[in-house]
Amino acid sequence: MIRFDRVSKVYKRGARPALDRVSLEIEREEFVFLVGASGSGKSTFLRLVMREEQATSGRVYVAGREITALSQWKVPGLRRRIGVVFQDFRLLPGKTVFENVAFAQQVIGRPRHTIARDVPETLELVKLSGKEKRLPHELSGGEQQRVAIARAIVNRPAILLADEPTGNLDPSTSAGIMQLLDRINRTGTTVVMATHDENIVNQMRKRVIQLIDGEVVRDQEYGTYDSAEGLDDPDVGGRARPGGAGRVGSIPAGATLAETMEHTPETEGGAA
Ligand SMILES: Nc1ncnc2c1ncn2[C@@H]1O[C@H](COP(=O)(O)OP(=O)(O)OP(=O)(O)O)[C@@H](O)[C@H]1O
Repeated sequence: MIRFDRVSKVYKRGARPALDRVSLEIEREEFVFLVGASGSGKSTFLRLVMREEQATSGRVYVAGREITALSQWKVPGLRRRIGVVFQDFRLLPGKTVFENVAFAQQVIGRPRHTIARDVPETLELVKLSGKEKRLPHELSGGEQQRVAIARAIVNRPAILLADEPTGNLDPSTSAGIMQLLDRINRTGTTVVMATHDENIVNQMRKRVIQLIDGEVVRDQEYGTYDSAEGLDDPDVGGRARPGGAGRVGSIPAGATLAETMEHTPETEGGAA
């Protein structure tokens, strides 16, 4: 679904590459965490997938197409296959919940009857039914992120990219968002999430790709992440995929999110 073939990105001539000869493949329907410290290249990776930035060298393939060579007029077609969620939600403040989600369909010319069907269905999926008429400032942070997720998936993209989607949320609200992303992944959407939140990564037990200074230093199935780990750690630098680590704490490898987050409330209270 996504393939990087020796991809480098240099923003300014002479500067250290933001991504340095990255080669990897993400299969259809995978859920992948992209982890690493601030500045390690996570957002750059996501921007290259969206063709918001172009690679300096190497090739990027998305949904079977080499997008490094894609003409500019074909970029909107690529973007329709990709939903994106950000840390700061990026909702339109003057539009209601319904209108924010509907807008994603209007801009690509979906007919009114399709919008009338898809928006309520998607709001139901993200558990926001009944809040259609609220404005973003009348919602909690977790609810605003749910609207942003609804907007990202309403056109049924093949890929969902999430850049620190829980960065502004407390742990229990974050757990609800992770449950939602997991559910979306299980319906067949490939999910790539950039984060430096090791608790979330370690609870989810998904594939983990770790970047340090633009280089992939670890790619591990059912992986874990220790943000304090440095390059001197003998474990870093290994290519543990496939296979992967066994356990973290008391969570068994392969436990479902429902098992690991059994007591997490689905939605948090506190909406204005
Ligand atoms: N538009 C830009 N122009 C110049 N340099 C950039 C630009 N965007 C990113 N960089 C640089 O590229 C490197 C990687 O940045 P990137 O934003 O991809 O990292 P990140 O892992 O997403 O970090 P964060 O977690 O802070 O968002 C950094 O050194 C950053 O300063």
